[in-house]
Amino acid sequence: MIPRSLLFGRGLALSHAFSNQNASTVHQQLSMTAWNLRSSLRNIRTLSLMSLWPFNVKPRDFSLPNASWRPEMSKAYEYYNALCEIEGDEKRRLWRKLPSYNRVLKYTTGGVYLSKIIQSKARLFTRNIKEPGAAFEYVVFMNKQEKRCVCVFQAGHLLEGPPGHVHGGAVATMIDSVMGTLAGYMSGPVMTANLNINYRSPIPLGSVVLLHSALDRVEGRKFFVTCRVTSTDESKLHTEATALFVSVNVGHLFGTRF
Ligand SMILES: CCCCCCCC/C=C\CCCCCCCC(=O)SCCNC(=O)CCNC(=O)[C@H](O)C(C)(C)COP(=O)(O)OP(=O)(O)OC[C@H]1O[C@@H](n2cnc3c(N)ncnc32)[C@H](O)[C@@H]1OP(=O)(O)O
Repeated sequence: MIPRSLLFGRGLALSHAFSNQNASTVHQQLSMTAWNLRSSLRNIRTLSLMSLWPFNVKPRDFSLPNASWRPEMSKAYEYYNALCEIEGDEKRRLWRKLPSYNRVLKYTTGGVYLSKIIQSKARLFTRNIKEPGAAFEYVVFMNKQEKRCVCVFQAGHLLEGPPGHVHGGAVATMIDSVMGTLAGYMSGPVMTANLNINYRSPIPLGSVVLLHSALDRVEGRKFFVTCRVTSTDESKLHTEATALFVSVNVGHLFGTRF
């Protein structure tokens, strides 16, 4: 059993910040929460170096092949995965398959544990449906040197908008997520400030498409990103988007600044 005081430094436990309180108490608690989060992360980082620390467990990667994947999805996965496995120096490898967790928190050190104590029922929008293949099946391959990534996306039956086709909001969700992943990978935590989408041709429900995202330019904290959604053979353009992501510190996410 890890002593509570060790995890939370001093003062309030993180989970207290999410109970119902009046406004001034909430503000006070959020400030304490940010301080405590920083302090907890420091403690967890120190503790994770100890061999007996039980919270180093790797979270589940939701972007590994499963039985719901259509042959087209598997083929595109295998194509990009092969690029990741090109022999040679790890640092010179252009492509990398990113793991995909059901909470962004899980990318941080001790994230599996943090995920249990911070809004434990919260789940990443795109990873919150249990039945494989029913909604968002996707995997992201990152090319850091070329500042771009490709996502292979299979749109399940729960994503219907117009009959037989994918809902525009589901397409926007994937575009935002993939562009956000790219900007976040290049810079650390970001939030979407602006997102523009042109829907050129509808995406059939159940089909597999590619999202090609690229970092266009960086101006201070501002990351300008583009995205194109195409058929897997790239002959058909489904959607085009541009977005602005602004880098933020962890305090921004908790309503206060460090
Ligand atoms: C080994 C693996 C590693 C993997 C790593 C990757 C992990 C990925 C994992 C999982 C993927 C999941 C990815 C999900 C992604 C989804 C992202 C979302 O959906 S975020 C939710 C929706 N967005 C909001 O709710 C924001 C709400 N807005 C705000 O919070 C603020 O307005 C914010 C942060 C955007 C900016 O606020 P300020 O106070 O920090 O900064 P100010 O000064 O206002 O703006 C900074 C600059 O940006 C411009 N700016 C701000 N908003 C703009 C706008 N809408 N249009 C144009 N310019 C704007 C400003 O003019 C300013 O520019 P000047 O520095 O003066 O040049």
